[in-house]
Amino acid sequence: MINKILQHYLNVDASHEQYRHLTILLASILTVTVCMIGFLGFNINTGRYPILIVAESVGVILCFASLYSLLIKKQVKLASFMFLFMVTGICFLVMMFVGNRSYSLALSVIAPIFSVFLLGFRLGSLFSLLYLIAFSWLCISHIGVWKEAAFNTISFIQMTMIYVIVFILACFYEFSRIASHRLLRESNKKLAELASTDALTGLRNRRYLEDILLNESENRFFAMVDVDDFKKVNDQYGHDEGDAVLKKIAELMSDSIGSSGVVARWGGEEFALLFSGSLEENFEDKIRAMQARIESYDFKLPRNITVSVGAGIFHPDNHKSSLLTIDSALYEAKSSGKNCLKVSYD
Ligand SMILES: Nc1nc2c(ncn2[C@@H]2O[C@H](COP(=O)(O)OP(=O)(O)OP(=O)(O)O)[C@@H](O)[C@H]2O)c(=O)[nH]1
Repeated sequence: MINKILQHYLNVDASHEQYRHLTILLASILTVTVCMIGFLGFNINTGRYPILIVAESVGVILCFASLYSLLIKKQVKLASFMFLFMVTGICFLVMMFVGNRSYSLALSVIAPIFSVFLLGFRLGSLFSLLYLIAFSWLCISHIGVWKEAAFNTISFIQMTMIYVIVFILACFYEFSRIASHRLLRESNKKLAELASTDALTGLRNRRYLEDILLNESENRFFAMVDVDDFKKVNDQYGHDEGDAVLKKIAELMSDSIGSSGVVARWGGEEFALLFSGSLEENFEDKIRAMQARIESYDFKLPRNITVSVGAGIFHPDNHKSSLLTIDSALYEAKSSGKNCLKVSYD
């Protein structure tokens, strides 16, 4: 219900940064409003403390005023302050006029919990400290004046009410803590996904592939793919067209390689393929099929798009020199007319 009210009036859902504060505030106002109406009814019925009838009437009005400033005026701070002053103020008045009869002094425990929850750590602690000073003054000035407290039905109702309020706040705190953790986990997952994905092509990026290579323990077949004369595509048909070509090439490469390995964008118009199977497999045929697929694809441009590929074995214990060897194979493919595959088995 709290979620629905927040969504309806404040357009706030679980991902909002103030969600936790708002749920606690709204739940507290609603709970205290019901308690306050109950106490007002009780005091009107018994007629014992006319001053409390006035204070609780003011309290009920302030509860509605807090609700109004929160949901209609959308003034969260004002609602928090108004509500906190009202709750702790009424509790203080009750302690003042009822004294230690009916275990009323236990109402003081509400102050630190509400103040820290509603005003935050710093302001809440300050408010709580001032409240403690006022409470201490009240108690010390009545030592020897207040008589012993009898435990009766009213005491029991009062203690139960305090217990329920503290319990509800503790539950809200725990629920919202779990919700915040869930949101944090989800956003960390999204961030990790973004950090390892190339924004243009949607392929894995170089960082992702480098991580795999660094943790690799076996020799793997690795290939570097470079789009031929890509600068001309950009120069002749524009950068947007160039981007579209890169995206399509990424798609064709992923389709061709499938589950045989990882396709990543290495940077610019360069891609990389890390094959996962054993070195006995015929990866060269797979790469040639991929090249043929790209060459025959209709990019709707007046020129053909082709890719050159340099490939070789990636040795995990010789990381840098493996990549240099594969890069040299790519260079050889480029210098021997492009649109071909050169493999170095060094
Ligand atoms: N549209 C587009 N162009 C890019 C992107 N990244 C790099 N480029 C361009 O890719 C081109 C690469 O040019 P070169 O390194 O000269 O290579 P090339 O023209 O493909 O020539 P060869 O490699 O010898 O075949 C440059 O014009 C870059 O601006 C990108 O994300 N989008």
